[in-house]
Amino acid sequence: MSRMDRETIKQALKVYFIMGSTNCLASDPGKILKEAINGGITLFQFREKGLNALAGKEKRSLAMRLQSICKEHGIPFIINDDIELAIELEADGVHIGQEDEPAEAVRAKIGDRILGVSVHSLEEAEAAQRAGADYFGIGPVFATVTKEDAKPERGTVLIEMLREKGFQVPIVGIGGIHAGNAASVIEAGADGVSVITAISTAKDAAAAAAELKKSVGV
Ligand SMILES: Cc1ncc(COP(=O)(O)OP(=O)(O)O)c(N)n1
Ligand SMILES: Cc1nc(C(=O)O)sc1CCOP(=O)(O)O
Ligand SMILES: [Mg+2]
Repeated sequence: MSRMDRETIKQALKVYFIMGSTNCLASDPGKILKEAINGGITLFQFREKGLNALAGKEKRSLAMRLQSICKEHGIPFIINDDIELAIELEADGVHIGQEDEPAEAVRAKIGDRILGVSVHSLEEAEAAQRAGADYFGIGPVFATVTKEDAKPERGTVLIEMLREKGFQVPIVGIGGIHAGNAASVIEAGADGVSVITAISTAKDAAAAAAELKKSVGV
């Protein structure tokens, strides 16, 4: 596997769906993922986190099921936080934050797989770029209740600042994003939007994904 080029990553970030079993209310994660793919998502992150999150064999088994759905439809499969699982399953990439394993160490472990890093400041963006991040996740752009330890809503200031300073690293906005506000995140300079609730709890996940796609101009 060779390192994915920036333009391919930018295209993949357009409608980036994140989900774990705890985001699915009473519905089956596999069913939601299939619907989201039918609606046009471009990238998927398995994020098994929060109260009642699966662990061990159950987590691995759900990851494998969702990865197989992604493979069938040509959607890259990213794993949140769990680098060992990502390597074991030969996932397409990992996403880490500032409280996770350092980005340099993760890059050394995963080789050419996609590395996404959450950044909240210019300094964090510079460090993540040096460590070889393939994209930055920046949020929360809007208020969110999905991530228990989310920072306060930040708007699009950092996205704008990084673009003004000439950063070319692909950027995805995250936090409280839906079809009604996604365009403002792209206008600020992001390449795509990342969502959990807007798709995972929608009555019609396919329609929600399709609306997001329209909002980001795909
Ligand atoms: C695309 C994307 N952006 C940001 C995050 C958040 O990562 P992190 O800060 O490590 O928080 P957790 O998701 O691990 O709770 C993300 N997962 N994806
Ligand atoms: C996983 C995550 N990371 C965030 C960050 O700010 O880094 S906000 C967030 C939750 C996004 O969920 P929703 O689309 O339901 O708001
Ligand atoms: Mg993390």
